[in-house]
Amino acid sequence: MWIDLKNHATRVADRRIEELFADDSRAQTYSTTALGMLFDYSKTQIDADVMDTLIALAKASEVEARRDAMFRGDKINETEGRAVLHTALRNLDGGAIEVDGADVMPEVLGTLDRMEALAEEIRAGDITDVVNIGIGGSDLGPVMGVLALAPYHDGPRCHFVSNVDGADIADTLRGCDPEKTMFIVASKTFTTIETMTNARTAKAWLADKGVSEEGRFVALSSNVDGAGAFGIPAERVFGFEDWVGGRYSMWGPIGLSMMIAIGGAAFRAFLRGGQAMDRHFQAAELHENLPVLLALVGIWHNQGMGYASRAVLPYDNRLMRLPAYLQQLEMESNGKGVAMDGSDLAVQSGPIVWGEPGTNGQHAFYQLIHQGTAVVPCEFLVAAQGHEQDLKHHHQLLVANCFAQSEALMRGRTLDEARAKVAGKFEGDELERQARHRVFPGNRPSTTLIYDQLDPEILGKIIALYEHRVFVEGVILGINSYDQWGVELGKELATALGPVVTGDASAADKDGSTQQLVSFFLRHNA
Ligand SMILES: O=P(O)(O)OC[C@H]1O[C@H](O)[C@H](O)[C@@H](O)[C@@H]1O
Repeated sequence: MWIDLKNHATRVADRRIEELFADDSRAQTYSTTALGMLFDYSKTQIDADVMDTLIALAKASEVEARRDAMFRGDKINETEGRAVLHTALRNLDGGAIEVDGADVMPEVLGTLDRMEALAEEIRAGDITDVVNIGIGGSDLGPVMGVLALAPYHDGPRCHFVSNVDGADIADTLRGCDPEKTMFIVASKTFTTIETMTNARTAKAWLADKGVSEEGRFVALSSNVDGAGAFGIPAERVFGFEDWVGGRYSMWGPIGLSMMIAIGGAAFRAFLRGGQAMDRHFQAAELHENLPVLLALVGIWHNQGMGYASRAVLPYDNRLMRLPAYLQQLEMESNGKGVAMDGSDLAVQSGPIVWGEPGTNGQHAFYQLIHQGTAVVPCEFLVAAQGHEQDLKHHHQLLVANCFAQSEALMRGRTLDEARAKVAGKFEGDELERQARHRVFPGNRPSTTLIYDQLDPEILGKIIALYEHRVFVEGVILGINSYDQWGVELGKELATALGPVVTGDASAADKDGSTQQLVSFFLRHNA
């Protein structure tokens, strides 16, 4: 079937996307509306035959059976022998979900209640600044979510320290009052070197300012003993199980900073949005199923057409960190060259994901998207409504720009049109030369996800949509989306280099380049 997809790519190579709109019903056929959002993928080369092949691929890889196995709590993370149940964290009114014969829901809902009690206590108290110390999945979700929901933010200020670069925590703490600051140490394993280093620095900062650390630390972790050893009492530890992957964890304790920012009710609305997407994913037919469609469009562009990257372009400034969040979610999940059974992957692994909010990106890298030689499929996101009622004209301009970009990418500008643009300014060969620089090849694919307004519930739907998209893509590619062995080697080598950069061990066994870097560092590091 992969060969069929490649054959379709060859078949459509010389076709113009805009010509497909000769079919009046194209926009409706190649779009789906569900849960208050419209996903339009009609500005792509996908036609009925391509769709048939994509759906056949999904069926052949048993997406539906794998999906049901995930929701049921089967151990589909086969390399780590774990269930994959981040969906249980948003199963607000759902029934029992069993792992190894025990219902996990009482614990999940109990932890949520405890989180809410603490969040409301903090929101009502004297704390002005909350610093979440975590990295990767223990950082990117709440960072993205707190920014996204700024209009709902009525709790203390939230800061996020992730980098082991001392600049991060130093710059953050500079603006904080030690008497009114609390720290959330967010780490699933409670062993991550960056987080542990920053957490110890936070402790030292309080001690240095003469403030007791009592009541100032909360831990979010599946390693309750590790948190205890760090000095955080069990009643201030919010645990979660190994069936919640780090990059899928913002729905549970890792979302505490977000809950403190927006309050328990708004956080539950976020969970409800995620749960609504779960139900849609479980019930909708494949060709009307939003996560399935997003995955299939991605597979068409990456494994079918051979486009190596995908730009995520939110025309929603508060989704500023969504591309960074998706980089971890997608690339750590599906950036793998080995299939579940240990064989080499038969096709290209998941794409490079990157992006920035519009309209800013337009004034930066869109040049390449429009005229560069590599085709970059673009994924636009935009809200029908902004929150700034007094600034409606801003929102109208924002939306006009978003729609204009997908139109421009598809239509392009021919040489004749470019000549007409410069006629009168230049003549002869110079006119020709100048015109060529103003040609846009067009025929560049994009999709648009438009939703009502970026409120907590819609954010929940969008994030769950992307999670399930990753799952479907992983199943079709034959990947285990839930491990991340590819991050280990660098960690091991960094540990080994620790004593080398302190001058306590020799770099003699290292390659010439590493030796040279160490030597420069030691000479310049006073
Ligand atoms: O939450 P932690 O255990 O501290 O892990 C933080 C992050 O580090 C790891 O290296 C993984 O690549 C991420 O998936 C994880 O989210």
